[in-house]
Amino acid sequence: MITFDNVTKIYQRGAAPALDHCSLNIGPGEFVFLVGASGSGKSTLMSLVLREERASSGQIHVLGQDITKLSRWKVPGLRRQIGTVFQDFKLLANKNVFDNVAIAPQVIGRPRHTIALEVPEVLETVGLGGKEKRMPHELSGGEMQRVAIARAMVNRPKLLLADEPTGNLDPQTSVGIMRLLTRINQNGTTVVMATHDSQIVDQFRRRVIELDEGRVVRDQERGIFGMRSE
Ligand SMILES: Nc1ncnc2c1ncn2[C@@H]1O[C@H](COP(=O)(O)OP(=O)(O)OP(=O)(O)O)[C@@H](O)[C@H]1O
Repeated sequence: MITFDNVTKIYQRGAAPALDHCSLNIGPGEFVFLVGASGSGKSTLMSLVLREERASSGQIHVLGQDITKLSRWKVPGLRRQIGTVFQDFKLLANKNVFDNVAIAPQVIGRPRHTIALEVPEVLETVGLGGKEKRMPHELSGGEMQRVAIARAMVNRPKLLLADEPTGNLDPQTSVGIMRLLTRINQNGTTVVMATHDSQIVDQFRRRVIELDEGRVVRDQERGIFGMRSE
């Protein structure tokens, strides 16, 4: 699903690499927590998977394609197969819940009648049934994140990247969001989640990949957040 082979990313000449000879392999159906101090390279890794950034050296395979060689016109096709969820939700403030989710299938040209069926279905799945007409400012943080997850899910991506999805949420709401991501994963979507949330990582016990200064320093099945408490 994702393979990094000796990947280095240097943003500016002379600066320390954001990723430094990084190798990892994430298979289909896995749920992976990506942890590490601020600046360790987690967001860079995700940007490379989405081809928002290009590797300085090394090879990256995503969904069976060598994306280091992927021509520019094929990048939108790659991104359409990947759902993304961020800490700041990234909802469109002037669009209601339905329209915020409907954007994803609209972009890939799904017919309007299919969208009219699929969007309420996915909103039901994330626990927002009946809230289609609400505007983002009428939602709680947890509800906003559910809208963002619904938008990420609606095209049934094989891969979901979540960058600090619980970063702005209280612990109880975070657990609700995690249950949702777990359910999405159980339905076959590979989930990679970058997080600083030690409670969540320790509670959900999944594979943990830890980065430090751009290098993979730990890769552990059913891991915990930090090495300290081992
Ligand atoms: N667009 C950019 N231009 C230059 N340097 C960058 C850029 N993006 C990230 N960096 C640098 O690359 C390194 C890794 O940053 P990155 O954002 O990947 O870390 P992170 O682990 O996601 O951090 P955080 O947990 O704070 O989000 C840092 O030193 C950062 O300053």
